[in-house]
Amino acid sequence: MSIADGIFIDMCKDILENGVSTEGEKVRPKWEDGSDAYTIKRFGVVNRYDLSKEFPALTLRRTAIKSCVDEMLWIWQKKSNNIHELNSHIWDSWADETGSIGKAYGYQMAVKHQYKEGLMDQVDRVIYDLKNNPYSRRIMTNLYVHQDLSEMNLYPCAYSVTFNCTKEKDSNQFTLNAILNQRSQDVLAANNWNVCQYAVLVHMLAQVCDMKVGELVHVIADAHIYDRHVPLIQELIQREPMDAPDFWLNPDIKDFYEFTVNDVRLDNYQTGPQITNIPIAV
Ligand SMILES: Nc1nc(=O)c2c([nH]1)NC[C@@H]1CN(c3ccc(C(=O)N[C@@H](CCC(=O)O)C(=O)O)cc3)CN21
Ligand SMILES: O=c1ccn([C@H]2C[C@H](O)[C@@H](COP(=O)(O)O)O2)c(=O)[nH]1
Repeated sequence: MSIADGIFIDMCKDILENGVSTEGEKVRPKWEDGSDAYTIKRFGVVNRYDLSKEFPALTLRRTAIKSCVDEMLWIWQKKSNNIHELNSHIWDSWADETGSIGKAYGYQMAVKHQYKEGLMDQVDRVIYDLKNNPYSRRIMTNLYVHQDLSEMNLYPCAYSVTFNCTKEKDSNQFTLNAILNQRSQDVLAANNWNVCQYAVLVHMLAQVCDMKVGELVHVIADAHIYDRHVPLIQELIQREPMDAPDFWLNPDIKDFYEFTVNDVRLDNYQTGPQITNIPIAV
């Protein structure tokens, strides 16, 4: 059984058993029919994934690895905020008539900042430090830019990553670890989606910086199950988990900007049946 399935099942049980409902309160998101989208929420969920042990894809149902990597590269590599450069339709509801989601996600990654070492964007700053200063405790990105929030169509949810390198005893290679900070998480639609995205990112950065992969720690401030997702989650966590898939990343790629979705694959990825047409609160 995959470890990621166990973590997911425990988190869902914890939210359902110990979480609190927002029913009847003032909430922002709405369902397609205009009614309020309430949640059962749990504050302060922390999940740890040891990427050296397995790739943390859920087997209870299939995570669309190509689409989620495509979105991660859209933000981290293309540094785009336009849905016309995204191959899925997951952001359509938040885009304007030009396809822009405003000054969110990729827009912030493309902004160049003046550092002592030169003019760089946040992604290049991370790669620079991993290669030149791996013991730095200052390697992090931040998309939650208050001065631009009024021009974002949705505030960033997975808003910050802190990278930290360790060296195991008797090893001459660094291990790359990361903490993903998330302020808000739609557990059914996007929990494993976000986990797989950042697991792939850690694998990619480790490969181009000649490091091993270590832990991904996912810190979630508000982990919630939407009211219309509760029966779907209840059924999902009754399923029998399977073994984790094998993760393949094209070993020939040594430049982060050369990765494409075709350089990532999950082999032997067995899963339970897909839950189709999950309603998304907007
Ligand atoms: N309520 C809500 N939940 C989210 O997860 C979410 C938002 N809003 N707003 C912005 C983005 C868009 N995200 C989304 C939106 C839809 C899916 C979704 O429909 N997922 C399907 C598969 C999609 C595919 O195969 O391409 C799924 O089965 O999980 C996932 C993430 C994550 N974010
Ligand atoms: O990567 C993502 C992006 C969005 N979400 C979810 C979390 C919430 O359910 C909504 C955003 O609503 P807010 O009211 O702004 O919190 O989108 C996610 O889980 N992962």
